[in-house]
Amino acid sequence: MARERRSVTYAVKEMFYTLQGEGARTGRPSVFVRFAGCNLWSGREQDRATAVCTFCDTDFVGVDGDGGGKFETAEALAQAVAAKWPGGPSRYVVCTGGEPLLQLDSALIDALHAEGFEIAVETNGTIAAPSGIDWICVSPKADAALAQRSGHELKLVYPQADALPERFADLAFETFFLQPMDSPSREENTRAAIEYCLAHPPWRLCLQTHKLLGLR
Ligand SMILES: C[S@@+](CC[C@H](N)C(=O)[O-])C[C@H]1O[C@@H](n2cnc3c(N)ncnc32)[C@H](O)[C@@H]1O
Ligand SMILES: Nc1nc2[nH]cc(C(=O)O)c2c(=O)[nH]1
Ligand code: SF4
Ligand SMILES: [Mg+2]
Repeated sequence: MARERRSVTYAVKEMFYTLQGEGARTGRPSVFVRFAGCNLWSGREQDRATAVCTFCDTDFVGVDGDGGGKFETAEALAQAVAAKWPGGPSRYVVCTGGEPLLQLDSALIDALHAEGFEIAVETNGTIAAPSGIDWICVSPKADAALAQRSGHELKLVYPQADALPERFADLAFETFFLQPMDSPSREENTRAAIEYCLAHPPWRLCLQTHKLLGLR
């Protein structure tokens, strides 16, 4: 008897085409896939204060966003990503969330590559990345152990009381960014990040340019 294939359902909050707003690849045309769910916060406001990650700027609950839904196969999700691309080369997909590494598996990596996409991930670093991802951005959270300790860019939201940049400076990343925490104190946080970078190269400032420009 043929072995039954495990059915994987990918839960996607939303999917959209825009410019990467953050990090070393700022400005790059990208399809964003925002996976539903995170291991560091339920996404419910009433749980925020007691969550491991308390400053999240994103709604990742459910699959009801623009372009969101449940996808029964990796191929179906990869086709939906491809349908967002305007045509032409340099196909690029950014998997984010929520926490994308709860769902991004080798079947989906293969299916996205088969559609011609270079694959980036925005992760909190608590889950080791599967092989085959082309661009890894880790954004560590103060109270969460770091499993993914290498990659292309490390992007620390700043300031976090128990996550001083020094704690991460020796990890194996190509570029180290401080991203000012978006909150009512964003301006103050930005000034503090500038001061830190000026005093501690190689740390660099990373702004959330999509917010400044009114992009998604
Ligand atoms: C919403 S998270 C999703 C990916 C993953 N869960 C993570 O935390 O990296 C995307 C990026 O936004 C950053 N971020 C979340 N809330 C933020 C805030 N209030 N200010 C600045 N950056 C924030 C995260 O640190 C991460 O780099
Ligand atoms: N334009 C744009 N750039 C981004 N870079 C990282 C994002 C994220 O939420 O992971 C994001 C996002 O939501 N929009
Ligand atoms: S780990 Fe990422 S998605 Fe999860 S709550 Fe924190 S910033 Fe939001
Ligand atoms: Mg965002």
